[in-house]
Amino acid sequence: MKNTYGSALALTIFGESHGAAIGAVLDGLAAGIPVDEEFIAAQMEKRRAKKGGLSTSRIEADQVRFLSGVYNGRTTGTAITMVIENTNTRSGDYAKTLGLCRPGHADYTAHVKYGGFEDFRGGGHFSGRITAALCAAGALCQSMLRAKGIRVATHAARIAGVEDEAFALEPEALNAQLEALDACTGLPVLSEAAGEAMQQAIRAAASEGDSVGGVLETAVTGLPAGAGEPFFDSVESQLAHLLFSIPAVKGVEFGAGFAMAGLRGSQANDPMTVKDGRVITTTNNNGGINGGITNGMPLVVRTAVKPTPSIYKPQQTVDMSTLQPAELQIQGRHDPCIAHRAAIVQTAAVAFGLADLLTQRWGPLWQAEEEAPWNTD
Ligand SMILES: Cc1cc2nc3c(=O)[nH]c(=O)nc-3n(C[C@H](O)[C@H](O)[C@H](O)COP(=O)(O)O)c2cc1C
Ligand SMILES: C=C(O[C@@H]1CC(C(=O)O)=C[C@@H](OP(=O)(O)O)[C@H]1O)C(=O)O
Repeated sequence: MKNTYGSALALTIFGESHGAAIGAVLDGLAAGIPVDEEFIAAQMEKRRAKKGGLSTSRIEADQVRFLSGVYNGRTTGTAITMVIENTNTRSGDYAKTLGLCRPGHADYTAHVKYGGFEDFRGGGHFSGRITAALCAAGALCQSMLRAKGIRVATHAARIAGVEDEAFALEPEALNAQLEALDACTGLPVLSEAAGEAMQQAIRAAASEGDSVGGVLETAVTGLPAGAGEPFFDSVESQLAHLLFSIPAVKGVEFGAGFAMAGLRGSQANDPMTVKDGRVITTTNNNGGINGGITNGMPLVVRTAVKPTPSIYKPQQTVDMSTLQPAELQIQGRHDPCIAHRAAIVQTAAVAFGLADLLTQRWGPLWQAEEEAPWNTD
């Protein structure tokens, strides 16, 4: 029983894939923050399934309805409830394979934990569908951060072995890349050629009844130095907690991440210098974080997203009604790749996590103020 996360802010996620609706309750935002519904809708559109063979054929409108906490286009300071209806469910697909656990999905573990009372239709509460709610809440946080000069965006750094162009080290060039990703309505990549090759690889796997995975990389610019708490609420702890909550994320690394283990200190340390009166580093192997606290350099975090578990090749499983090995042939509608759809979910998770940390550090008033306190103190 744990569907709420956050310290200064609290985000609750609710709903099941085939229930009436899914949604989020976001609490702890100050009064008076502009709620840009157009921006939120644009972020929802990035995750939404579309025709074309790159996503599930369960097409939903994914329209966000605000039930509370917003009046005349601004936050009221009370809990914000956002609801997204489920309108295109096809539960019969799941009735056909009832009791047959999908390998790699949460069917078995949900059954063990909830003793058969879980809503198994469409993966229930374990469905990637629930990430639409996270997207809505994260988009609200993202627009709040943007108003303070903090930009967050994610690209598919790799899908099915195809690599995208790398993020730039130089902040201005990186900012331009983040802006391009924000405006991007197709596959979230920096290189068009890489995007084409990724699409081909996704379709090739799908045509064989299979799926592919990828690596998602997020960068954040404009973050002040000094956000993050020591030890348990370090920036890495907070963001890893949120990123591992996204279904199908199996790895998280910051900056040079696992590659740091193979470097010498002389290669891994980021040399420090001063530019325009500000301490900066000339490399960013630490991904903008030292001692769990932001150092003012761009924050860089990557996740490993596994290939979609529901594939159309016959698979070996267990029939929970007989407790005998059985063969599973999945019938429903599934994503041949999760990574490209989850990119905006990752942006949302990071935006919420940072909004929470900044509120812990500077109190809630920065959210609605014109001038951010970190620019004036
Ligand atoms: C945006 C998104 C879409 C997803 N689509 C599917 C899907 O179509 N079919 C599927 O089996 N899993 C899909 N998943 C992944 C499962 O929800 C996930 O693998 C499952 O809940 C088990 O969790 P775990 O992989 O973290 O262990 C999706 C995940 C996300 C984030
Ligand atoms: C509905 C979405 O994706 C779903 C994620 C999902 C899963 O197991 O995660 C399984 C499928 O659900 P269903 O069998 O009901 O079609 C996907 O379509 C969505 O992302 O909006």
